Amino acid sequence: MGSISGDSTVDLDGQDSNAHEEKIFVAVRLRPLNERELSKNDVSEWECINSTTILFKNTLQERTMLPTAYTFDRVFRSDASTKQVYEEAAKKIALSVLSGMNSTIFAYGQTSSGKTYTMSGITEYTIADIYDYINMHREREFVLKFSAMEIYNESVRDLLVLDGAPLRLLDDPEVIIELRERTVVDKLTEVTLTDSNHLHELLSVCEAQRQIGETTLNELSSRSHQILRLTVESETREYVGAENTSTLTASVNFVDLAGSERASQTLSAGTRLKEGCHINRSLLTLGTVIRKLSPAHGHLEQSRNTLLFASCAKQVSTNAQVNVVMSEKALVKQLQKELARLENELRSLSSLANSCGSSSALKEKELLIEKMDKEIRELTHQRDLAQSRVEDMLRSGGEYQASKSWQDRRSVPENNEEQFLSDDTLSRLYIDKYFGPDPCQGWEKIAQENNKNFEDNCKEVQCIEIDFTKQNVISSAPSPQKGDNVSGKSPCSLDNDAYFTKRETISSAPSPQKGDNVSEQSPCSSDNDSSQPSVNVARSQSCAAILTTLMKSPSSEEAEESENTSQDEADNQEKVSNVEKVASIGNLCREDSQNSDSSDCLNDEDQIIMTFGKDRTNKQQEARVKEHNEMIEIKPVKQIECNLDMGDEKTPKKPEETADVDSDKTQDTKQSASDWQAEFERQKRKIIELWDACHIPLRESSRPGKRNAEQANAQEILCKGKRSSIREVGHRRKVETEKAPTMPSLWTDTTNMEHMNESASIVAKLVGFKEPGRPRKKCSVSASYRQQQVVQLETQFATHDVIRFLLDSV
Ligand SMILES: Nc1ncnc2c1ncn2[C@@H]1O[C@H](COP(=O)(O)OP(=O)(O)OP(=O)(O)O)[C@@H](O)[C@H]1O
Repeated sequence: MGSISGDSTVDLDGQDSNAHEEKIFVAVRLRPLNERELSKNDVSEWECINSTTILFKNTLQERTMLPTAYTFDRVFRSDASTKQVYEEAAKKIALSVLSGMNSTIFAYGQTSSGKTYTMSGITEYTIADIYDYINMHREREFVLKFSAMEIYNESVRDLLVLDGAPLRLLDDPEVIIELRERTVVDKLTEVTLTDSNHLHELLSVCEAQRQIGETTLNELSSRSHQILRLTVESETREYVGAENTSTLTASVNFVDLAGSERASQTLSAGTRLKEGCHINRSLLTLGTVIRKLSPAHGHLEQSRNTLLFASCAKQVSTNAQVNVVMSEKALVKQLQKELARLENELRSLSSLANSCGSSSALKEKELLIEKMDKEIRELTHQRDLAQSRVEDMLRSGGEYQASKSWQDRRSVPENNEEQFLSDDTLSRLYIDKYFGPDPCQGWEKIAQENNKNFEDNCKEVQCIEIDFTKQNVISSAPSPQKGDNVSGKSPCSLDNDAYFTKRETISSAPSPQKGDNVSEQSPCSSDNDSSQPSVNVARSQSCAAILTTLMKSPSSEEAEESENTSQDEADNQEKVSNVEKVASIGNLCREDSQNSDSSDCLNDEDQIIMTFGKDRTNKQQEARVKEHNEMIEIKPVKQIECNLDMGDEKTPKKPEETADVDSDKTQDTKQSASDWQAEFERQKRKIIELWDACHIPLRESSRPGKRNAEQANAQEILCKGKRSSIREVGHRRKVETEKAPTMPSLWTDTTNMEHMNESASIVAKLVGFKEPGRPRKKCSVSASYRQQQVVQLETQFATHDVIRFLLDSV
């Protein structure tokens, strides 16, 4: 017989504070020989030599290797009563149920060894003792429940139900938790006992219900394993219904195993044999379990097997705990506490998971940030590169735009250039369109480009017609047509001597149409119109007419054909000589230099046409024009020079009168040569004044006008550039020569020609201008520096031209 239980105290938390490991209590009881055995003169081979040891007598002198003495927790001789067995081996364990500890008392042994006999006695004593305990502990309220089942042929049956169907074994975790049992027999009847008698009645039912069969060894052999369960619930009566009260709940199981048997011994067959098989199989399994749980053999052999089983069971350790069943309120509280604990664990797990997740996310973000940083660096690099390109483009674009803007205004197709030179209307439109209403700007631009070819230009007969105007009359005033001038209305076209002596008055008043201009409008009248407040500057109509007309002049062609080469060369030399002379002394060819009216006209500031240069013959003039045209073809605009025609526009002459007039003019020109110098000086002063009046930046004076902000700004920049350039040049010269005089004031008095000439000379020297009739002086500064300064100064076209003009006139 074995029992499993434990002693402990109980706390409300359901935790057995005194739970401890213990072994299965194993006791051995010897049954006395029954009548049948006594009849056969069987003898007992076992002898309890003390309360714990049983000895194999081995009267048969069997040679066996099995041990001869067994020691258990308790051994009972055959004369020991069931009461003694109960008291000494089972009571303590059985009554542990009262203290809330589960316990099981089971009997293991061969058939007819007295298991049922003993277990029945122990159950009765236990019940009795329990009720005695209940009766002794009135302070507590006890509830006893009883259930009974058997395992017959591997089927579970409810012994409290008549002819009940086999029951199922449940291992549902929820049910297990709810019932606090490891294995639940489904629908097993559990009867709450009212008293001990009630239990006894039930025990009677169970005995009646149990499968009992007759065998050769036992008339009332139990053919099943019987399990009687008595559950005891108890709580202190005083706290019944209270929140924190608890209930002790425990069960004590009384297991009467079917006895192992040998079929040869029991001579069983049929059902008994089958039952025996199931019994042996189950017991074998139990034995295996015991052996597994422990580190641990007819009649003799079976007894040995039982002892061996017991020995093994003896070594099985158990850990009994008190089962505490709390009240609902206490259970709720405990469950709440448990829930809080689980929630904390869940939060911990969530936090850990989040931590892991956060770590992963952080890593991803770091990678993303790193990638973005790389992209930013690349984009920054690209941006800087693009910015640099944009700046370069802007710089070049600004230059391009400036030049393009200027070119757009300035550039005219070459054929247009010819038209410009030959078509007065186009020329005016050209000036108006490309030079703008501000004559300074247009003139400055022309001069700027002209400066680039300054040296060459000095040798060329250049023509520019300047129309100073404040009212932009030119642009609006219809101009004589090209054909009119070519056809003979231009005095220049017919004037062999005064190649550039054609002076044509351009009035701000509506100009007559071709023919009219020549035949009806008197330049003098226009020139004398002092009411005209404007000073018009425009490309010379006459000059353009001359250039184009001469190329097509039949007279010139005939003259060219009639001259031989030598004569041409001579004429050319003479031409060059004349040009140089003109360039050097600034002779003014004036169509009507002898005409006092023209002088009067020259005094008029309204319109002035200036002409430099002089040819004396048609051939020379023609060659000159040809040369000039070639020059213009190459540098059509750049070579435009100031051609100041001081003469008045006479009333247009008829073609037939032209030859005579030309002849007279030539003679007159020769005769008035002596007066040129004086006239030139006067005109020069006038021009200077006009420049100054037109705010051509001879000096830093302001002139009210209609310049827009852009023009004013440009003008200011140019003036600053001029000052800085002059200062820079002066400074460099001073540094390099250490002998440079103090820079005098320049361009401060436009009425003082001596001062103006001096200013021009100084600036010319500074920038290395070629003086008339001399090769360009070599500067003491480096070529690059000089070039730089020249370029800077040359951008100051107005000053540039003044210098050139003055130098040319010196
Ligand atoms: N200690 C004992 N003193 C007097 N008689 C006993 C004792 N033990 C058993 N007996 C008697 O022995 C016979 C068999 O007993 P029991 O039925 O209890 O054996 P068993 O182990 O349960 O057998 P089975 O396994 O076949 O059910 C019964 O008649 C019983 O009265």
